[in-house]
Amino acid sequence: MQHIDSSDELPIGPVDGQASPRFAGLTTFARLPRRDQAPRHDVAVVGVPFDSGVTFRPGARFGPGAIREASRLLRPYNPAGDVSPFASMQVVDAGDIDCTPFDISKALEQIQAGVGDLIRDNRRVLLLGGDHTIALGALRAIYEAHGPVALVHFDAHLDTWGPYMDTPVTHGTPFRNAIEEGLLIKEHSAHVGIRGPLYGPEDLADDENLGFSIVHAREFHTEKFLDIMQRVRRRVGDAPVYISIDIDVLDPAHAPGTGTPEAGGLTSRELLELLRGLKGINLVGADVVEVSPPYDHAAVTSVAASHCAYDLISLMAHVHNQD
Ligand SMILES: N=C(N)NCCCC(=O)O
Ligand SMILES: [Zn+2]
Ligand SMILES: [Zn+2]
Repeated sequence: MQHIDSSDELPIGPVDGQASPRFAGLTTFARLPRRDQAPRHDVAVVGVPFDSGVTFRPGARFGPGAIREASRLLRPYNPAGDVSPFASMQVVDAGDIDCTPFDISKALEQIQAGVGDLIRDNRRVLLLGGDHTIALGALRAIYEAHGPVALVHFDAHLDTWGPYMDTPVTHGTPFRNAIEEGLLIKEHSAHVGIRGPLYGPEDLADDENLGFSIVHAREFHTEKFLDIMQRVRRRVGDAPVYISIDIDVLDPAHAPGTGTPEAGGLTSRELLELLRGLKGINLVGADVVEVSPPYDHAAVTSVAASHCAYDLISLMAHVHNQD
């Protein structure tokens, strides 16, 4: 049982695993308090169980539940960044945003409104997807609060394609939509981990014309890891940043439970280290998307996603502690 004293100034942390076994109790992200159990929040983790934008395998609507379940094992201290992310700021689980599975535009409005509510007064948000379409709803809300932001987009896919079967917004289009709507600072935005077959060479040319830079997955073989890390860090500079992690940036060996898997991807160690290399950036929001539990095995993918989420919150703690 969580004992909550609203007069307490200190953040309410996760349920203590010494007092209540980590596999017991109702599931919130990292066993954190629900939003209604804390007097305030600095960071809200929120599920977005939407997967009506997928072009191949479905199932990401079950992602938030699986990531929360995997996150029970997270411990309070992150040695990689020497930070206890739940100790210096109030992190809460805000539950799921109710969004219709039957209408993509309407779902995006619901996501934008839900995220907008959570980030009022400079609060930060972490979305658990859901397919990649949801990033557009989040970016619309982030734009309302901060103006255009830098995007660091980890993905096998560009997600800057045009309409699919005359539908302009799907999980293959969110960052084209975001650029066209003026939500991103192009010169500070990058894709990382891109690989796999495309529809044609024009996909890359179109992406470049939209203004993105790319770290291709194969460069992890030919370039020094630290150089790649610095390249990404330099690209974002001092801009407010949104990080979007499509779990399919990982090799299918590290993330089998996803809808559009591509061979030749990053290891989970590489991805986590890249995140840690961004320590100090002004991270205003983030998402982890495309976890599809029906295709997962032994929670491999949801464990990886829960650790990405934990390192994203750790990045938020670094900047929160400087504020
Ligand atoms: N955002 C993700 N995961 N996938 C987009 C793939 C779109 C396509 O295969 O055309
Ligand atoms: Zn992808
Ligand atoms: Zn994607």
